Amino acid sequence: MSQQPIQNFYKDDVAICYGCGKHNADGLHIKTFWDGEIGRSTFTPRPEHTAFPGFVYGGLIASLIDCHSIGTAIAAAYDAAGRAPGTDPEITCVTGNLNVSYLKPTPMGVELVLEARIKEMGERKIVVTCSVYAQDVETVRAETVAVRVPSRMFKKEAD
Ligand SMILES: CCCCCCCCCC(=O)SCCNC(=O)CCNC(=O)[C@H](O)C(C)(C)COP(=O)(O)OP(=O)(O)OC[C@H]1O[C@@H](n2cnc3c(N)ncnc32)[C@H](O)[C@@H]1OP(=O)(O)O
Repeated sequence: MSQQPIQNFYKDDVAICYGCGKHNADGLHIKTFWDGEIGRSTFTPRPEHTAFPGFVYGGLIASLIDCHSIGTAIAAAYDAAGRAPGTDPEITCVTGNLNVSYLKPTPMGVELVLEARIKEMGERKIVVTCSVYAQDVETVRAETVAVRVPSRMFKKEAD
């Protein structure tokens, strides 16, 4: 298991994503730990993340899956290239498609565990599956298409 989340290696000038940017003070600060096979993340929803009494808002869960799956894709792509995360040339991805199945209501008040795996590693397209567990019960399952893009896409001056 990597000691540092992949998000620590995102360049400072672009690390402002609401979901996973370390420089977004109001963000969720989602962290992805990649062990070469599985990307793992944990998150404990706060009271404002409620959908209906006692259960987590699905949009929040989609956000967790989104950034964790993109983080898993980026970490796995560095691995596939035989390079350490954060080395140049930088590997960056955006979400092309996010498909979420809510299998059961997800309870508030417990830590959620996310496990993501690479289903397909292409030159540009990386397909990631992700399950969300609450107290060992899988409540949500998703598939994300991450698309590799040039890192200049994240910088305003590239417009
Ligand atoms: C280091 C910093 C990292 C920060 C991480 C932040 C994570 C945040 C996660 C997000 O929320 S990102 C924000 C939400 N996403 C976007 O705003 C993306 C908007 N869409 C686009 O910019 C373009 O449509 C996109 C880059 C996704 C694709 O455009 P391209 O013209 O580059 O794609 P192209 O047609 O060349 O297709 C490349 C591959 O991706 C596949 N693909 C492209 N768009 C797809 C799509 N929408 N759904 C499924 N697959 C898609 C396509 O089939 C193809 O697969 P193959 O290589 O296998 O042939």
